[in-house]
Amino acid sequence: MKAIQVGLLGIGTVGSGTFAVLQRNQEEIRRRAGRGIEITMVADLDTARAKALVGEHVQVVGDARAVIANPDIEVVIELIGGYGIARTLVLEAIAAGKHVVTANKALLAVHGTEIFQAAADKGVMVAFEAAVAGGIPIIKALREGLTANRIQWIAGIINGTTNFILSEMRDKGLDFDAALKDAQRLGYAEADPTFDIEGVDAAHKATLMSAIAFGIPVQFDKAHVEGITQLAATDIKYAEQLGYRIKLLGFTKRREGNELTSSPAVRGVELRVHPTLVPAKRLIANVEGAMNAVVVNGDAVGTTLYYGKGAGAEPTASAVIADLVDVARLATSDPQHRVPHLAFQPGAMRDVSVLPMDEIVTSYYLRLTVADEAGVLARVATILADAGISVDALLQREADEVGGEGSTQTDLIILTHEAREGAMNGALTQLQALPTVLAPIVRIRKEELN
Ligand SMILES: NC(=O)c1ccc[n+]([C@@H]2O[C@H](COP(=O)([O-])OP(=O)(O)OC[C@H]3O[C@@H](n4cnc5c(N)ncnc54)[C@H](O)[C@@H]3O)[C@@H](O)[C@H]2O)c1
Ligand SMILES: N[C@@H](CCO)C(=O)O
Ligand code: NA
Repeated sequence: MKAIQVGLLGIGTVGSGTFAVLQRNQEEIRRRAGRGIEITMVADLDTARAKALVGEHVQVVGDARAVIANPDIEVVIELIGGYGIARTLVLEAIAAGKHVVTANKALLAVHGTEIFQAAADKGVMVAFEAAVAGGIPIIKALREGLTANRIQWIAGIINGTTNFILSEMRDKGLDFDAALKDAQRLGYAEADPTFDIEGVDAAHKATLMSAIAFGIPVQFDKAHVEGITQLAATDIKYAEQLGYRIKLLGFTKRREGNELTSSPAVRGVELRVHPTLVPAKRLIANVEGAMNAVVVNGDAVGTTLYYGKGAGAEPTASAVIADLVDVARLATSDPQHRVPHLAFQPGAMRDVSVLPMDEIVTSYYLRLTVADEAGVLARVATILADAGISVDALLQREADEVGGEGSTQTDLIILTHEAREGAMNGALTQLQALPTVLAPIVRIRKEELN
């Protein structure tokens, strides 16, 4: 069978990794795919750099549309990134009848519904393994390996940059900015690194996993997004003393009524990214550096864990090329026989909404800086009890650890059992209003991940 011709849009970190791995392993890949896979045309704004990377046998152009217009190109790899020109080019490639492989989670989390619909109408594939957890085949696992299951929840360390920063800060005592610069130098960070540190990139990926796991449309606009910029070293330390690690988790969960919710009939999906306390004994709590890990809980299989490199040139290329092999194998197949883009047949998707944050149910870590005087603890306990929130553990750090000798402040660290976020918000407002609470209360959510 004739080699499949591929056009590459954007030869930066991931693009150059893809080109290199495809060249290096071409024979092995051909044996698997049943036909050769050749990048015959590359578009990049920096044509000189692109030419230096690919050599003289590959056509290099500055205009990506020239690739889409080439009738010999059957597959377009989009590795430009962002929601702007990438969206236009992907839609134009689909309209031209090309299959698309992309690592662009931002694009799919926001415009996935439009893009997958366009692809279905045209009978082409849009493959995106590289978009979630880079080289880890998590899309494959969710869409194919776990199809027997009702998936209950997914929790993932799905941003290498922030996990790298948290690890460097804890292990090497590096400051935030130095750790971020290293992550950028190593090619992990997004073009706009605020997407990493503010949790947006993880939310893009969690949105895609949520859609695939539950058969719902992508709903990035409803995701709760919190990054690591407000995280204090004090809380990392206290969490460790209580047997927990703090990780930036992407979390999504199916919810079908719960005695803690405001309505027993509540149905929906939780979709949230925030720093999270995870028991130190869980494998995922020990995922360090730029590594990613995703825990998936299915009703039949139980809890499963997927671990590996979620960023960087060749790990991400590994996923891009796996998609190319799928496309090469399936290009001539009846579109009805392919794995649906979001794992569920388009006509079988459910219009289930992402729940507002007030309705989520989780447990909490609270840190209150309080006046060191009689009765404070009792007042705090009463407010929590009145809100229906029960305390699981309590740690009090003496004044000398907080404010030095003679200090009149103390830190109260409280772990709660599960509560509805709306109830917790009400209790926090009351606690914050107490004259004996001397600083803004820190609240970090906690997941046991059983
Ligand atoms: N870097 C990673 O580890 C990683 C991992 C997973 C997914 N991703 C995703 O992969 C995509 C690419 O990321 P990257 O890190 O390789 O980015 P990058 O900035 O290194 O590369 C982008 C390339 O696109 C080129 N480009 C920009 N506009 C263009 C245009 N209009 N036409 C043609 N070329 C254009 C740039 O010149 C650059 O060479 C993004 O969607 C990113 O989110 C990256
Ligand atoms: N910026 C992303 C790249 C991989 O998607 C990360 O740090 O994980
Ligand atoms: Na992946």
